[in-house]
Amino acid sequence: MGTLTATILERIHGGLIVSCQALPGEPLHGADIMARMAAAAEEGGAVGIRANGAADARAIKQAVALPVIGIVKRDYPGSEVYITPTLREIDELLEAGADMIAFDATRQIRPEHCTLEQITAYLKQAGVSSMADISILEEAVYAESLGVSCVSTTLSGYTAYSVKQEGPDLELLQAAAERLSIPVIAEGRISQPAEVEAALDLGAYAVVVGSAITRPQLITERFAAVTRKVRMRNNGNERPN
Ligand SMILES: CC(=O)N[C@H](C=O)[C@@H](O)[C@H](O)[C@H](O)COP(=O)(O)O
Repeated sequence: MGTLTATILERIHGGLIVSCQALPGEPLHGADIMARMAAAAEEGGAVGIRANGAADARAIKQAVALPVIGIVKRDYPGSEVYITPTLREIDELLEAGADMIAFDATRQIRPEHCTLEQITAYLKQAGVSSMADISILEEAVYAESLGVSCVSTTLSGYTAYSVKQEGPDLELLQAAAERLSIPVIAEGRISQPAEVEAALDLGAYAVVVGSAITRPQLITERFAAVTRKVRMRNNGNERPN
């Protein structure tokens, strides 16, 4: 492991990484807004930021002193892989100065005939730290064998063959943490502080939280759903005079 990777891993160890992402069409989309979101996360005690797109990664790098884990989400026709799918997205993130690059490390078909092995070799050659986003244990084991810096449970529930559940996949996290020698990050559907604690207790090296902190439209929905439920309950209880 290079000293750069060791330093980044040391900085995020045991801490909270906040994923600051708003896609085109989301109310908070825009690099300037994501940079402010990242500054707020830093103020709140985050140890790292996960960001989507070169423009956001660049703006966030300027706004905070934290390591930035960059991804580029890009849809290619006919491919299920959308998180940093090809070498092109890696180049964009390298240019933006991302400290670590995360990518889909599943064995699904990638666009442009690109392979997972090419992606990991390219990252290694570039000397940049890497985070393999996995959905099942086998993918974590294979990613480790390809020499990635760490793995993250990001894609559990988002591939056709992984378990679908409402909360985080703590089982996968624990199994991967027990099996692998590299750091395993907990990511995906963590929405309560107690789940952060559970993940760390089960061996998570660090924990990524996104939507529950940085997607206010989804946070609002959770509260608004309660008001609808109560309204329905009260209406149901109303007796005709
Ligand atoms: C599956 C996928 O595309 N995950 C993306 C990966 O970067 C993001 O949309 C998530 O927000 C991130 O993983 C954090 O997860 P959550 O928002 O559930 O805390």
